[in-house]
Amino acid sequence: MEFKFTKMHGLGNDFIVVDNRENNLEFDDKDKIKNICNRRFGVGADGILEILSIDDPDYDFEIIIHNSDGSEAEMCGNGIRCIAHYIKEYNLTEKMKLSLKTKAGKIIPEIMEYNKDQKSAIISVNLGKPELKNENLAIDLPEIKKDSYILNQKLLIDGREYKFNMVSMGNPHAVIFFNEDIDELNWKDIGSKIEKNPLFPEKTNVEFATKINNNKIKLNVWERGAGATLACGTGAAATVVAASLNNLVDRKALVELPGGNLQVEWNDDGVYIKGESRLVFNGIINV
Ligand SMILES: N[C@@H](CCC[C@H](N)C(=O)O)C(=O)O
Repeated sequence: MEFKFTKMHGLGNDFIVVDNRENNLEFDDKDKIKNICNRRFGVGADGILEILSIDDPDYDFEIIIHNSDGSEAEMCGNGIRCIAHYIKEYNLTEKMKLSLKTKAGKIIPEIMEYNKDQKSAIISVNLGKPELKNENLAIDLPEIKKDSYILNQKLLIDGREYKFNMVSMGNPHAVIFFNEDIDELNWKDIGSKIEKNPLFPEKTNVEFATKINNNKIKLNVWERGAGATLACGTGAAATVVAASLNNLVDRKALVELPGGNLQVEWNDDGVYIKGESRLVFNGIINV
């Protein structure tokens, strides 16, 4: 198949955005997705985002999210920021606040700033309310009731015990807090082992976080289906939720990721992330 795409990123978390409203391109072949996302043999990206039309007055568009390993994700915070920027850039609608259907439900991004010349935008996204249930966890701990928080559960990897906090932002996150410098940890190796641990039958994203102060967290993310990325929107949101429930930070905090900073605020409406998205280039690929 041959198709047009736009390469975009949110703090270095990069995506191939495809307007699939009319083309009916099929992204159901995992190997094809892996090849397109491969950084040497393909375009290179953490994932592919499809924009689809939807016949429902509640939504403007439907979004399908593919990880670079070919798996499908329910949600992607930075991806949604890129999608909102793309929709503005190519005038798919006049609206500055959008209603998008994802596998995780309705997501509402808002274009706060837009600079066509710089190919840049600041997008805020309400990711909805976090879920702190244990439905995705393959354990039945007597001390945890079905609807209770999954905070500070224990996991043993290579002889070291890790306390993780399970937070769903539509997709699963195991958030771990450290006192030491997270860059000094062998976090990519630990992350890939936790991602595939049988405790998480649907696999999980893994957050390595450390508190800088009451309003700032440093974060590295090992993403399910994509590996180490430069930023993760839902990961940053899940981390602020877990950190504030553990009384580490306030509900409004800056998350410092390898690719840049994301502002996160958890209020009664849901968890908001706000940061820059960039359009990098347009291309045509033949796969
Ligand atoms: N980078 C994303 C999350 C993408 C999906 C994730 N890998 C998963 O499988 O859940 C973000 O910005 O949220």
